[in-house]
Amino acid sequence: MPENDEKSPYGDNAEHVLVVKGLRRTFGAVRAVDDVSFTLPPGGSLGIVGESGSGKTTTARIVVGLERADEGEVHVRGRSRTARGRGRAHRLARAREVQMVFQDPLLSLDPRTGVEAALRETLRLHFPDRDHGLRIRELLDQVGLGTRAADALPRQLSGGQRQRVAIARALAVEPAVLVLDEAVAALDVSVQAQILNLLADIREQTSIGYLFITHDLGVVRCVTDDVIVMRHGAVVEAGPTAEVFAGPRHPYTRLLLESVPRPGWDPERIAVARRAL
Ligand SMILES: Nc1ncnc2c1ncn2[C@@H]1O[C@H](COP(=O)(O)OP(=O)(O)OP(=O)(O)O)[C@@H](O)[C@H]1O
Repeated sequence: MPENDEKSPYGDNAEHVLVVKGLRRTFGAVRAVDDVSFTLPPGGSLGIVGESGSGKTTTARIVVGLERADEGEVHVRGRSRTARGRGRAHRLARAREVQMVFQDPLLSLDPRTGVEAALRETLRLHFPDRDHGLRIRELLDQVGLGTRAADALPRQLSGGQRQRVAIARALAVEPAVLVLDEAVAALDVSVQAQILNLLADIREQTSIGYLFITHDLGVVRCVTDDVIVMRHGAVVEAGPTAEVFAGPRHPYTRLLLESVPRPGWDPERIAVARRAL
């Protein structure tokens, strides 16, 4: 473990894989993230919902380490991620803790690198001494990609297959937390369902915690245990997904739920209903 990491106030055997406390981030006059706190147990799944600009992505980027917080703490497996890293080993160790899957895997996958080669590259970087052949087969199997896909370049794969590759690459480093930022938003509904089922299977097999960033309440209902609702950077409601959906307490949550057409939200209806808030 990196020696310059502070000990977490939550202890070594932290009950949660992820603890986020009091995050704040402003961009000029915009309070993108305003005192956001939440926890994620091992194998748990937390949805962060809110309309565009509510601060979901900035929160996720802070958790991953792509964005810095002005204030607040992020702890993974009981260790602080707030301390700035010294050196390559520290950066790699931090990267292994939290992995992110984006909406468009074409942007995160190297267009010139085949599936197997991409996985091998990641494994070599993080686990130089291991047998990569065996692990690559395991990973392809885990995400339901056949050996035929192993040599394919990203553009030769379907959107769903590409997302499977992105998930396999994230799993390769054995993260504690997987952040999925609108990870199924660009897929057809039937392919969305396949990927969500795959993620549910992986969650059953591992203790990875999921952080689902999405504007799609249908996705949240399907794949999360808990949900937080964000508005203007702040958390307006939080709780078990089933309870929040069955009996939303905050008017904004009620509004969002009432505005749900299938399968996502209708921004126009939200805008009309917001004016009534
Ligand atoms: N790098 C940045 N510079 C300036 N403003 C930013 C930056 N990143 C985010 N913001 C602003 O912070 C607020 C929150 O943005 P954020 O992307 O986190 O929201 P979001 O809920 O993820 O929205 P979306 O669903 O559209 O991605 C917005 O007002 C956005 O314009």
